[in-house]
Amino acid sequence: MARTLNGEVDIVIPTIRSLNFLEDWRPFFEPYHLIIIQDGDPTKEIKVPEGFDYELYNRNDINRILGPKANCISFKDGACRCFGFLVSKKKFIYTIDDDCFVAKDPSGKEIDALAKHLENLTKPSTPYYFNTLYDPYREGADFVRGYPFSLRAGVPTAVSHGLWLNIPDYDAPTQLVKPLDRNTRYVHAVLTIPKGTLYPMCAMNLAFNRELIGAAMYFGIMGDGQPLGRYDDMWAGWCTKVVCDHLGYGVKTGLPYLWHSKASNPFVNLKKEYNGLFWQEEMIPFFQSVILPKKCTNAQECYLELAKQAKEKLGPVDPYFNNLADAMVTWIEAWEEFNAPAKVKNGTA
Ligand SMILES: O=c1ccn([C@@H]2O[C@H](COP(=O)(O)OP(=O)(O)O[C@H]3O[C@@H](CO)[C@H](O)[C@H]3O)[C@@H](O)[C@H]2O)c(=O)[nH]1
Ligand SMILES: [Mn+2]
Repeated sequence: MARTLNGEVDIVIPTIRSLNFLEDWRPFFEPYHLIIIQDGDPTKEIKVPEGFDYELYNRNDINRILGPKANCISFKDGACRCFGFLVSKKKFIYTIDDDCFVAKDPSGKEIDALAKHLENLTKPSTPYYFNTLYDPYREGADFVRGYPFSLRAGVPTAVSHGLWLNIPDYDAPTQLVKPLDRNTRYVHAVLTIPKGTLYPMCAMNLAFNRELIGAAMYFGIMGDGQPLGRYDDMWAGWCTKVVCDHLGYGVKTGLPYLWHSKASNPFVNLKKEYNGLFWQEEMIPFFQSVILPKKCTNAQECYLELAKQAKEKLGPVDPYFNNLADAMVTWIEAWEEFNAPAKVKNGTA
């Protein structure tokens, strides 16, 4: 499966560290194109291991390419990765952090995470009715008795959210009280997250169909100069889930696993997350009550409507949300610039 799709996939990596982790992924990633977003000091030279096909952007490149719209791309936060989603021309994106390595399944076999994501994304989802044997499209499984035949075709899958062995994706307070917690539990399952249910999306091991949902996969303004960090993937997860629910697309979570090796500093994380720990009590009810109008028929239209509603409902919580809503609009302007349909000249594109 993976080999046949390699012209349709970009791998996006945000980094403030080293790219040595790519050695571990070489057999799996070498056939693909990498888009690397170098965060922090743009004068620092980073080394991409030999043999990988890649493009690399630092902050100066982002400023030059986007001009005044560059202010919608975060600096000093993993949220900068969404610049890669913007400039990609591929159908599928896989994004991974630079401290993630190849995990092994319980039989000891190395997991080709990208291949599994592509399988998840190219098979339908079932958001309207839960299958108690989980993924009905998996070999050796099917829809159970009582599953309506009218729903067995499923819907297109827009997002595949993979998990992590070793260091779990905890918030800072949980990291502080459970510093030794390690995830050793391999659950052999892929689930469609039901329509109307939100989830905490983590960008460490995430794939999506850029054509279906890319415009809504915006990681917000976080980090440098902002009162919030580390809510980049949460925000994008809530936005994409409500847009998928509205447009009739599916979101899956579960397999594949990778190995997350490095716990980020919980004290530093607490500083970054602090406001978010309060604001999430307002943000989540907002997303739970969002209703997108019928006239919104694609991800861009839904996203602009979401920006409008976020300003109205979350602006009173803190002025930050007015700026975030403005940045969401700028993001869509940039998205439309980069993803304009090819101009037709004399009948040929
Ligand atoms: O200023 C920064 C900080 C980090 N990065 C790159 O982003 C990813 C994730 O960073 P890190 O491993 O430090 O963070 P975790 O706490 O382990 O990861 C979770 O936090 C999420 C929210 O930001 C993230 O998606 C989760 O996976 C690494 O590649 C860093 O190099 C950066 O570019 N700029
Ligand atoms: Mn990490």
